Parts: sequence; structure tokens; C-alpha cells
Amino acid sequence: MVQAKIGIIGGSGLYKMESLKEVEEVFLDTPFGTPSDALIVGTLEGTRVAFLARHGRNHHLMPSELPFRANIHAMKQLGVEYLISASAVGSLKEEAKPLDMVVPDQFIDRTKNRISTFFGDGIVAHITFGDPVCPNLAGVLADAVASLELPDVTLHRGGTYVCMEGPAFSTKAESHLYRSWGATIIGMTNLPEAKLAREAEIAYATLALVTDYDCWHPDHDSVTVEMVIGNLHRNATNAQKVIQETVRRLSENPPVSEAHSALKYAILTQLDQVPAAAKEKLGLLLKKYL
Ligand SMILES: CSC[C@H]1O[C@H](OP(=O)(O)O)[C@H](O)[C@@H]1O
Ligand SMILES: Nc1ncnc2[nH]cnc12
Repeated sequence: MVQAKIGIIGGSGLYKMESLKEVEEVFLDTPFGTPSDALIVGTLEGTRVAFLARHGRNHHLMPSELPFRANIHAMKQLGVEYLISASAVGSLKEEAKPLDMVVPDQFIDRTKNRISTFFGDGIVAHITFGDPVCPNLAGVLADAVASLELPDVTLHRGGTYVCMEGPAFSTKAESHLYRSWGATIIGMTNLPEAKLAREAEIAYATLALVTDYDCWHPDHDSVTVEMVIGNLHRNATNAQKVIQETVRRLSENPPVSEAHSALKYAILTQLDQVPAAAKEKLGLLLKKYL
């Protein structure tokens, strides 16, 4: 079986990693359906990594349609221990301007229609999620951004990502509300991924690429897809440089992560009482504990 220790999920505008070498397309099935697309396993900085286009290579899946569980399960099947998400976001703060990069450390859940757990059907687990991204992985990611000194890009270490349902962008009232909560950026995808990655004991961190000022800013037009994609194309080269540098640093010095043992004290159901079907479905996540 193909293996990769580092996974990358590319969001809007980042459908391919140009610098991957010795590439294999891996079509995986999971007990939670099929992932958004084939996983592209290739070599970056001498390390095997797995890349997945979150919305599919042709961007055919809406945020509410994303097979989050299949995507994370597929990464787990490949042996991924560190998962980097690259995502387009709107800015809720003046100082985070389009083309800036944010490495958030918090999320607020405004989704309505997502399945954000692998558990249920006879087995109950409650993961610790106070720190929803792995601080050590986020640190490596932010240090990689800082080391590149990208022109016109300011790095923001930390910040709160509001995850909304979409697909419509926010109303002005919502955008002002999120600002009043102190949130930094807004997107539609990263929170279910962060939860599922934690349940799968994969360290997760987000490289958020600011594309717009959402709709709250009096001096900027309300967000449009054209605006998002235009800026993300400008960002895509930078994002790939950051990911490459992050992979180099991770391969040289893989950080410890509490995420790697997230299920140790999370499962409430007595494992000998778990129905066989649930055991089978969750086998990959539970095998350490069975
Ligand atoms: C195309 S704008 C809205 C879209 O972009 C972001 O996607 P991703 O997080 O995958 O980069 C946002 O979350 C929305 O899904
Ligand atoms: N303003 C915005 N709201 C939600 N998701 C986004 N993705 C990029 N910009 C966004």
C-alpha cells in the first residue's frame, strides 16, 4: 500500500501541487464513502506526501457536499500523521488584508449541515478540542511562512476562523456579528476537517490565504467568487512555496503532537461492548486500542 506521512488538502484555487515528483494517483474507498477525488501521492523535498483537492480537481463539490469523513479516512489509510489545509478565507479584520496569510489557532462553528464525527452507531467518543489545531504543527507552518519573506504578504500567527455553512457568502449583519466576536477570518470548510482529523489522531493545521474583506468593509466591494479566485491565483504560487518549506521542516524535525493520542481518553463505550459492525467500520481508527 502507498504510504505518506504528510497530507495536504488544497482548497479553492489550489487544485494541484506543481512541484510533486514521482506522482501516483490513488483512488481509495472508505467506510464513509469516496473522497473528493483521487489522492495524489508524490515526492516533495525527498518525502512522500499525499495531496487532495478538497472540492475535486474541477471544483464540483460545494462545502456542504464535501465528503469530509472519507477525505480524512483516506489520509489515515495512507498513514498520514500531519495534515496541512490550504484554504481561501475572507478577512474580518482590517489588518488581515487580501494576499496575507493567517495560521489560525481557533474556530467558531457556524455550520448546520455537516457530519463532523466518525463515531455513533454504538460507540461514543468525545475528543478534547480546546485547541482545535495542533500548536506544534501550526508553529512549523507559521515559521515556514516567516522564513520565506514573501513580498507583500504579512503573516498573522493565531486568529479565529469562523466556519459558516454557505454556499452563499454572509450578510453584512452576520459579518459585523462575527467581527464583534473578535473573529479574524471566515471560510466554509476547515472546522469539520479539524474535528475529524483529531478523531483520526492526525495533527492538523491551516494555512489560510486571505482573498477578500467579506462584506463588512466600507471601502471594499462585497466578496465575489471572481475576487476570491483572482487573489487565490496570485496566492497559489506562494502557498505552494510555503507548503514545500513546511514539508522540508516537518521531514527534518517531525514535532510531537497531542493529536497523535487524541482517542486515548476519549472513548466512553466499553470496547468489548462495541457492536461488531461499528468495530469493523472504525477499525482503522481504533486498532491501537482494541
Ligand atoms: C470560492 S469562495 C468560497 C469557498 O472558498 C473556500 O474554500 P476552501 O476552504 O476549500 O479554500 C471557502 O471555504 C468556500 O468553500
Ligand atoms: N468571505 C468569505 N466567506 C466565506 N468563505 C470565503 N472564502 C473566501 N472568502 C470567503
